[in-house]
Amino acid sequence: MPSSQSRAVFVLGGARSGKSRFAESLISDTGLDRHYVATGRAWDDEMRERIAQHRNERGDLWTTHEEPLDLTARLAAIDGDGRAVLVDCLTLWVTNLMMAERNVAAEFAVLTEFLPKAKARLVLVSNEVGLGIVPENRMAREFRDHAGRLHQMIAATSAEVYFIAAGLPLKMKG
Ligand SMILES: Nc1nc2c(ncn2[C@@H]2O[C@H](COP(=O)(O)OP(=O)(O)OP(=O)(O)O)[C@@H](O)[C@H]2O)c(=O)[nH]1
Repeated sequence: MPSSQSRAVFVLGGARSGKSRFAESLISDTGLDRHYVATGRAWDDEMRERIAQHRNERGDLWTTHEEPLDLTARLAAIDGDGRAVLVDCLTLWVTNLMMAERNVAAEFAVLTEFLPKAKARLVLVSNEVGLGIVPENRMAREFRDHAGRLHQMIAATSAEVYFIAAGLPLKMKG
């Protein structure tokens, strides 16, 4: 295995495509100790409700970690043999990095370099946001471009890549 290759699984899809459910099933199937890293924040009542529902559906076999910004440091802290870690989702992390005016390219490089070193089984979820028309707003265009670059980096290092549409997984790599 080349040193830039990891054992990570990358799950990409649109909003409400069923990507989180698919990713959760990949983790559950490993039989390993389950960890869920949420990059999302409860910014309004609707999101609070959705988060509560997700927690309820996951049940108590999962340990939840909320990490909007320092994703790689958190993954390194959780890392270990016998663990499976789901990151949901990378696009929210990109949004949080941009809002915090972090060096997005540097953060992407740090995450990509960590993946091949991870001992835990990692499943990374992200939203495919590049299929629509070019956004009018400059920040939205920057966000779309950052997400596209990050997705290419993660896909290149991942052992398996899936695209989810209408609840159905299409295997693109591995
Ligand atoms: N802060 C926090 N966020 C969570 C938790 N559980 C889930 N989330 C967030 O909820 C988001 C996913 O929820 P949805 O917006 O309902 O799902 P979706 O990604 O649009 O839809 P699917 O493609 O069907 O998964 C993830 O990006 C998580 O960050 C949690 O326990 N805490």
